[in-house]
Amino acid sequence: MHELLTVDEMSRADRWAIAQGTPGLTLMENAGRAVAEAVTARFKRASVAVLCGPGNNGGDGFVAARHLSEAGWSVTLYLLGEREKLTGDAAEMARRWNGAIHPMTGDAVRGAGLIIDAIFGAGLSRPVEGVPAELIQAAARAGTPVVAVDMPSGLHGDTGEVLGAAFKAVLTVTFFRAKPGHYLLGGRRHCGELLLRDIGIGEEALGELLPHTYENCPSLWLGGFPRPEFGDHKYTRGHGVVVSGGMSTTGAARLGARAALRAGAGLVTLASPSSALMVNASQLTAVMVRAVNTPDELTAFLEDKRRNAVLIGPGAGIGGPTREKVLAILLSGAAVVLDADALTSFEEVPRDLFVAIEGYFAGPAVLTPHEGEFKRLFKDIEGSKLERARAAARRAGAIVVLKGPDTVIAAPDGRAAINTNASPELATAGSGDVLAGIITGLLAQSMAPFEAACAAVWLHGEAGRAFGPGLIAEDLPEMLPVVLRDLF
Ligand SMILES: NC(=O)C1=CN([C@@H]2O[C@H](COP(=O)(O)OP(=O)(O)OC[C@H]3O[C@@H](n4cnc5c(N)ncnc54)[C@H](O)[C@@H]3O)[C@@H](O)[C@H]2O)[C@@H](O)CC1
Ligand SMILES: [K+]
Repeated sequence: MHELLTVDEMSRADRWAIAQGTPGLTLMENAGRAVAEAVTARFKRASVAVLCGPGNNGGDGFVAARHLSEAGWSVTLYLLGEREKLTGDAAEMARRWNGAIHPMTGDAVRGAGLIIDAIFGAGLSRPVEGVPAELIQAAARAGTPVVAVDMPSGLHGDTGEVLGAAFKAVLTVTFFRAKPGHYLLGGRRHCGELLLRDIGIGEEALGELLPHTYENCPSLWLGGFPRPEFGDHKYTRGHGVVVSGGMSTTGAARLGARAALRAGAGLVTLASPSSALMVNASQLTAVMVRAVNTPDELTAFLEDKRRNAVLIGPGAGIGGPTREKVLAILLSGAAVVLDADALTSFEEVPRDLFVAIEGYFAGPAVLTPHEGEFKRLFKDIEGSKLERARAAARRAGAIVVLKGPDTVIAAPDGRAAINTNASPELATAGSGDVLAGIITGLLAQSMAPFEAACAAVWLHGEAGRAFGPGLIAEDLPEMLPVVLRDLF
């Protein structure tokens, strides 16, 4: 499992390892050596400027400097602040460094072929300014490659937010587990390649910390991923329903329906207004189409409990009729995916939606807003993308998929995953409709909703990557067989 640790959890993991008998000095030695090894493995020998801060991140820097120097590299070390103020393990590692310790000034990186950034890591507590900020600018201007120890200085480990200024690293070496800030968008832009290195903290530390943030990887959900078994028939694989918009806005629902079928639902029916029946029918083959006009007709249609997962929103239209259909679906007990117009329709009355989701008869609900839709529904929720998705999931009592290049999937119980495999090609019209359809297809197969949402986001990302340039939304469902074949 790819757990992500907050800054606080990571420092508890360090303390746990120390309490279990691994000295802090050993952890620091391992961390610094891992950085030096990563550098020698990836870069041609160059003159290195090692920038050390006043805390333990700087301590790692002293160790890396020693190992690089022993390997024959030309190393110049700069310290922010006074050597006498170093304490604990960092002070000891400074004693073990035989070279000179230069005061860190604005021209510390001039002429360097490579920079090791060990100024601030997990202990960053305020915006970066003064000499470190000047060096961040100087490195960017000169285009000198930067290797960051743990986090690029200036980046917050929990939020991926840049405080003041931050190095743009080509490589970041972090320890034990990655942090949310490495993967949230701001952070990802600054980390470059991310290397995870073991420094001697036992996996059992996780049993103490019980982290609940993850990188979205198959290990998180593969165990619950539905696979057809011998003896299955189409009804045992679930029946997805996608609510179509009117005559001129039917394409989005068809994309969702196709994706739900490709994701493995046994049957998928498009619930279409009569006026759009011909348009839909003429373009569908494996997906079925039925005339369903009003909220009451939708209720009647969903009385057949085999129709167990419903998608509404793509092309649905904004307003009262869509709201009423959403409420009808929630009363039916089917699992529901609410996307696009189904979310915006509740802009003025979000409480009505959340109350209905919490309703006695309601099945699991997955909300798939992009940033704009999110703001309409959760106006007052602020913080990092991770914090916002989590808060929204708790408020709505639903799985929230907050979409973007760093899509976050959050559950009301606090679990959250950050997705890391999205390709920029996914930013294309209809891509979100396909994602909502994949979730629907997995829910129809009774996959648990958090896992279904995570799996769908990952499959969607892989499908985009597998297709590559020139991608349009129609290609995504057709890539699913390739992606699924690789997965199994
Ligand atoms: N035992 C441990 O805790 C281990 C820690 N390790 C390293 O230690 C790091 C965390 O060490 P620390 O908790 O000492 O924190 P840092 O070394 O990241 O930074 C803390 C120091 O920086 C100062 N500071 C923070 N933000 C500042 C700003 N914007 N401007 C000026 N000064 C600022 C603080 O006052 C403090 O002196 C990790 O990132 C990792 O690199 C590793 O050595 C592994 C073992
Ligand atoms: K750093």
